[in-house]
Amino acid sequence: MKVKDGILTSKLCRPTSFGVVNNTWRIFTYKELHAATNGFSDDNKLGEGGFGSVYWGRTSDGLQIAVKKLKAMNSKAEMEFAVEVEVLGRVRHKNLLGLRGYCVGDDQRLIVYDYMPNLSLLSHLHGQFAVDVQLNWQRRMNIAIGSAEGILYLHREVTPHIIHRDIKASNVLLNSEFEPLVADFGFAKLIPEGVSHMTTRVKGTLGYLAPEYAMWGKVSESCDVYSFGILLLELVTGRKPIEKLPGGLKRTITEWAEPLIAKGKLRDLVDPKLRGNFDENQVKQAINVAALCVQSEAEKRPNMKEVVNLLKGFEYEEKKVTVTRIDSIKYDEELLALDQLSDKDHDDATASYGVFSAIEVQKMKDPYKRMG
Ligand SMILES: Nc1ncnc2c1ncn2[C@@H]1O[C@H](COP(=O)(O)OP(=O)(O)OP(=O)(O)O)[C@@H](O)[C@H]1O
Repeated sequence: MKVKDGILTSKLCRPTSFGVVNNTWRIFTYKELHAATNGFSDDNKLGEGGFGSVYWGRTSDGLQIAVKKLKAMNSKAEMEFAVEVEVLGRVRHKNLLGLRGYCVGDDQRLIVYDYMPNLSLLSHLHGQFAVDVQLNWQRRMNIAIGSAEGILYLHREVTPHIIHRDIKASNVLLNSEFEPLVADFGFAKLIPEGVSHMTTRVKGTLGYLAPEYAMWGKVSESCDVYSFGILLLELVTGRKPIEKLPGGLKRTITEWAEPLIAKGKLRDLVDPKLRGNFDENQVKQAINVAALCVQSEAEKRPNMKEVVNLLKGFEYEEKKVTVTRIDSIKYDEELLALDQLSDKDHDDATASYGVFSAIEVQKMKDPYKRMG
């Protein structure tokens, strides 16, 4: 795609069979967006990212929009704009934030999206809405499953496949029903058919980067799986991917979680803001999935299809509620007993522990050793 004489030229941006979201995107004029956002006033500012600011606005026909205004045009910003519009033109999924329109002026590039009234997941976990605790356990798991489905669509259902490369809490937006929509495709990478991985310059956000990508720029679908694993840990624990400790030290969420997971202290892992209101079996499953996703060795991580299936196992668990309740009493007793054990004994005890199936234990023991 090229930006030529102020006109964006791309076959893919026409309404093709891929379907530009709802087929209702259009080109906006700068004047229109200026008016809709009250002159890009600071009062309308929703947030700021690496490439520019996002403003709330209302069009003359009453539609609430979010306008991303790229700051100073340079080749990087131009590339981000081109990639984002190109990718948005290909995707259509209930859990992906599609394109409402764009504007290309002489020295302005703006992208228009639907406004998401509950803003980003980041604002609910660590930002201005964190104290309200609107994200109960059910919503958190719904956000995890929806986001995973959006990523799975990118990996499997679009041709060529798309790797998002910047899965993180600020890029998961929430609509009025708290349904998640994965956003921000500026770093996305299109993967030609038959190619399993590529080597590129590293883009993304610290704390969410898969080791092979951060160190060697090796990008594959598995990098999104890793970032999703971090996001899942964040959803369960309410902690940031990297936290600052006194004395300037930093600790990653995996460093913090690993010993608790290894000792089976699942209750200690869950966000205290939930005040104990969560389903233990779902927590166990979510932590299990997260631990699989954040394994250092990319080949050992599940793909997004497996992640979605594992997370959806929740619904199945719910149907067995009477059985699992009995199990969870046993589970508490086991946890207490496990607390008393040495690390070596703990491993043996976990292997014979009744709540987890042998396969689960097998899956779970391996990632614990390699996490972080
Ligand atoms: N469609 C939208 N509806 C509501 N709020 C939005 C929308 N799009 C973006 N925002 C808000 O604007 C903020 C900035 O978004 P942006 O994508 O520019 O940056 P970021 O994801 O925070 O950072 P980065 O540049 O590192 O990706 C988001 O965190 C979100 O709170």
